[in-house]
Amino acid sequence: MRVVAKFGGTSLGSGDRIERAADSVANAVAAGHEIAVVASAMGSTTDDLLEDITFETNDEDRAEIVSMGERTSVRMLKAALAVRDIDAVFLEPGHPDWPVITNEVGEVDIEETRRRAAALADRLDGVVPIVTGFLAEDHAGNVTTLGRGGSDTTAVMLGNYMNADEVVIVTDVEGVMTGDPRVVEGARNVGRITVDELRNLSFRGAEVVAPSALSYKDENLVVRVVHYQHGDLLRGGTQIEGQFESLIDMRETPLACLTVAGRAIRNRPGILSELADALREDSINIDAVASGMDSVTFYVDVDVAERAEALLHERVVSDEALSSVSVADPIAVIRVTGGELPNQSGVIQEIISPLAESGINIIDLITSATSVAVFVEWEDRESALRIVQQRFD
Ligand SMILES: Nc1ncnc2c1ncn2[C@@H]1O[C@H](COP(=O)(O)OP(=O)(O)O)[C@@H](O)[C@H]1O
Ligand SMILES: N[C@@H](CC(=O)OP(=O)(O)O)C(=O)O
Repeated sequence: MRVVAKFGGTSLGSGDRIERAADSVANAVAAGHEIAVVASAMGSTTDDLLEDITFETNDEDRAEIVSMGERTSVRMLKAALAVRDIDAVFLEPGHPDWPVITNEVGEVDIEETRRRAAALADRLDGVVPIVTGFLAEDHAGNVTTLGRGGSDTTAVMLGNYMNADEVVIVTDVEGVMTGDPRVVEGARNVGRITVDELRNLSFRGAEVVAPSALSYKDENLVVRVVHYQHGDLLRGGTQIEGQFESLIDMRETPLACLTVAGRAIRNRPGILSELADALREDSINIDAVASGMDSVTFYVDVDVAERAEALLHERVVSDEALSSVSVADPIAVIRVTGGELPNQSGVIQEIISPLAESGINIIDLITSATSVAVFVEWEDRESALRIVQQRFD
């Protein structure tokens, strides 16, 4: 069997755990399986590195710094496998055989990654590649990342493109549990779960598998979550079933909508950036922006709404062309991305018509090349989510 085994930060959190990880890989190799390993940064290394970047950096430097977590892990695992007589090589961005490539907009270059992953699969005979999870390389050879939790994505993506039989996500829980065992008492392994169910859980905070990873799962690829203590990569845990079709993401926490009205908005260059700049001064993240003829609307986290309102108000009173700022909350946003979304004519209509038929008021609709974001009242979020999900079932 061909297996991609991903060791999460928790399963590589100490020397002992690295030894266990190496033992489990060595056992699987001894049993005659072809194994490729994906390694995360040890323990909380990524968080620690990010926390220590207290100074201004550009994206390239940031990615280089943060990459050191995974780069260390693959060296650790390679050394631990070498003493077990396993022929292993580590792959990191910059290596000639490196597989994961991102494009100009930071997304996975599927065609190139698929090609490189297939080449990697062809070299599996007798050698265990240990790939840095989470990291990628752009066309110019710079290090990029796949976003937090990105090692799961590396693993499921490579599993798919390397034509593996199984992807095993090794972590510090028995599998996908009935609740977060760090929070609830008596959580137990669900045994089997569909991609769609898990997608909902992972969007709402179950970190056990990163939601972006699930988009790479196809019907034939077995994905399993197992505890690092088992020692046996190929049994137990939770099996994730089914196939990813499209990605529907509901933001976990409510948004506030701040609308600035003013005659100048339609014809004064730079007004949007002036207003956004006011929010940036206080590091307020803008989740989305919608602009009209006489108004512009910013969506920000509800927790920072008061601060945002005060900052925008300062601009309103100092600028004659702006008349007023108003706030509405709480607001939910449902985003549909991925799949064949951009290629389907009429898809927006198909998303919003059933919402209107159910009496759900759409506060805003923001579309981009690859996504549709529907903003609704917070209390309508569950029914709106169900309705949007039905479209993609
Ligand atoms: N429903 C759930 N089932 C299992 N684990 C969960 C669930 N919800 C949240 N978790 C948390 O996910 C954690 C595993 O994810 P993470 O810390 O990212 O692991 P890793 O470092 O192995 O990637 C568990 O320790 C657990 O606290
Ligand atoms: N180390 C990266 C990638 C990752 O997936 O980590 P983990 O497997 O520990 O969730 C992060 O912390 O985001």
